[in-house]
Formats: sequence, structure tokens, C-alpha cells
Amino acid sequence: MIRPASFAPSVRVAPSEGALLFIFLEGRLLLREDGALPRGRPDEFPVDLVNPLGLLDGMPVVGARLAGEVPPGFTLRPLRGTYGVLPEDLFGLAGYAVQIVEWDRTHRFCGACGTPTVRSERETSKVCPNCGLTAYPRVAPVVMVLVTRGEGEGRELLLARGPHFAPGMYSALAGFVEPSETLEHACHREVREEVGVEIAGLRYRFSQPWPFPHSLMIAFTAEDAGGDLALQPEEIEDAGWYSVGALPTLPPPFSIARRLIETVARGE
Ligand SMILES: NC(=O)C1=CN([C@@H]2O[C@H](COP(=O)(O)OP(=O)(O)OC[C@H]3O[C@@H](n4cnc5c(N)ncnc54)[C@H](O)[C@@H]3O)[C@@H](O)[C@H]2O)C=CC1
Ligand SMILES: [Mg+2]
Ligand SMILES: [Zn+2]
Repeated sequence: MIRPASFAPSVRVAPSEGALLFIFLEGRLLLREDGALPRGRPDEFPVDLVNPLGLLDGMPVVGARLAGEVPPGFTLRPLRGTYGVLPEDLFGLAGYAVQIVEWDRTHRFCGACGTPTVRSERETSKVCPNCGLTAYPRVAPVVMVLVTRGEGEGRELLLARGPHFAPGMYSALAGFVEPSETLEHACHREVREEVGVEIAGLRYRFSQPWPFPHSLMIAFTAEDAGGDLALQPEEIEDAGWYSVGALPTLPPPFSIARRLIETVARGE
């Protein structure tokens, strides 16, 4: 979910008449029944956690949380389910808005002294008026590794599923980067921990912001360098080598996992 390049983030934009409103409640986005985003002044809606986000092609953009009943003519849709409903640039911007509103909701008090925090007027941060501790939106780097073996039509991909995946769905391996490790180190460690396999020929492919809840996905490919499959029971329910011609159900089209698997399956 990529924020459009034409979006100019700014905390100084006053929420005004024709603002584009991203209003969330527990991971769901408020849309008009015809699928369009609400527009207007935030105070025309029952909201709190109002956050001016910036300008999209000159139009003010505001994020907020629904604090009352769903207004007549509107409906709440799971954010992932708005893919294909919202235009791609607004789907991407929704990913930014949900992270700012969620960060606001979860940083109401200073983590050091417990004093209520105040929104900075010059940057996207929340500051403690008592001790000065500053909190920025969280971004958690996650490496994704698609491990392959063999060549051409005999090429196989190492795919796995977690216990919370949709039934039958398999994906590339992924894991959070830990403090004080490189992306390369994280790739080797995650693959070893989750499936017991060693890798070589690690190659960076592309990245994707993923707002569930605040990940930055960084995708790699690598080749199998030995080791029998040994699954980490808490995180990996099943894993196996799949021929590029006979892949299982894959993650949804807008996920980086899908893009990575399809790129490799095409031989790129
Ligand atoms: N866009 C995509 O295609 C995909 C996105 N993802 C995302 O990647 C992220 C991580 O994937 P997993 O395999 O679940 O990670 P993982 O293999 O590191 O294990 C997840 C576990 O790590 C711990 N954890 C949670 N937040 C953490 C943090 N900020 N730092 C360190 N540890 C943390 C929790 O115990 C959690 O159960 C998730 O946010 C998931 O939504 C995962 C696969 C595909
Ligand atoms: Mg994992
Ligand atoms: Zn403080």
C-alpha cells in the first residue's frame, strides 16, 4: 500500500471544507455506500483523533477515528477489502492514514513519565510537555525471502503457511528485523529459524509499506544452500517445495509476497 508520490505530507494543513476524510474504526474504513471516500469538514462527522495529514493534488487530507454511530448512507469496510474499490492512489494513502491514526491512538501518554502527549506543530511527532520525550510513527522493517532451487521448468519455490493464514494459502518466508542486525543477517536467520534451511545468493528485489500494523516489507530472493526442512512449530504450520508450474493458493494481488512469487515464477 504505497502512498502516492503526488501526496505532500504536512501537519500544518487546516482541516477545511472539501477535505478528503479517512475515518477508521478498528481496522475498517468509512466509505459512502457507493464506495467513495467521505469529503467535507471532519467536524461534520462523529470523530476523534483528528490528524491533518497533508495535501493530495492541493486537496487537504485528514485522518480520524469514528467515535459514534456510522452516519446514514455510509458503511465501514475492512481496509484490505477496499482494494479494487478505491482507486490505487487512495488505497495507498489509506495505508498512511490508518498508521497515523493508530499511532495517535496508541501514543496518548508519554512512555517515560505517563504525561498526556501533545501533537507537534512542525512535524509528525508527539511530544511530552513534561520530560520532552518525542514519539514518531513506528515503522518495523520485515525481511521477506523467497528461496528457490533448480532451474527452468524444474524450478521449485519454498513456500510456507502460518497458523493464521486463510485456508490453503502459502507465502514466502518473512520475519521482523531485530535490533542491531543487517537485512542480510535477518534473512539468513529467519529462514534458518522458520524452516531450518541455509541460503546463498541473496538478492534484493523490491519493498512495500504494509500497514498491518506498521511494517516495511523488504523482499529478497535466495537459493537453497542445504538443510532438511525443520519447521518452527509456533510460526510455521506447513512448508514445502512447489514447482513453478503448480503453485498453491497465493496471498492477495496487492501483497508484496504475491508480486515476489509471480516475478520469480515468470523466470525474472
Ligand atoms: N505484504 C505481504 O505480502 C506480507 C506481509 N507480512 C507482514 O510481515 C510481518 C511479519 O511477518 P511474520 O512472519 O508474522 O513475522 P515473524 O516471523 O517475525 O513472527 C511474528 C511474531 O513476531 C513477534 N513480533 C510482532 N511484532 C514485532 C515487532 N515489531 N518486532 C519484532 N517481533 C515482533 C510476534 O511474536 C509475532 O507473533 C507482519 O506484519 C505481516 O503482516 C507477512 C507476510 C506477507
Ligand atoms: Mg515469519
Ligand atoms: Zn514524559
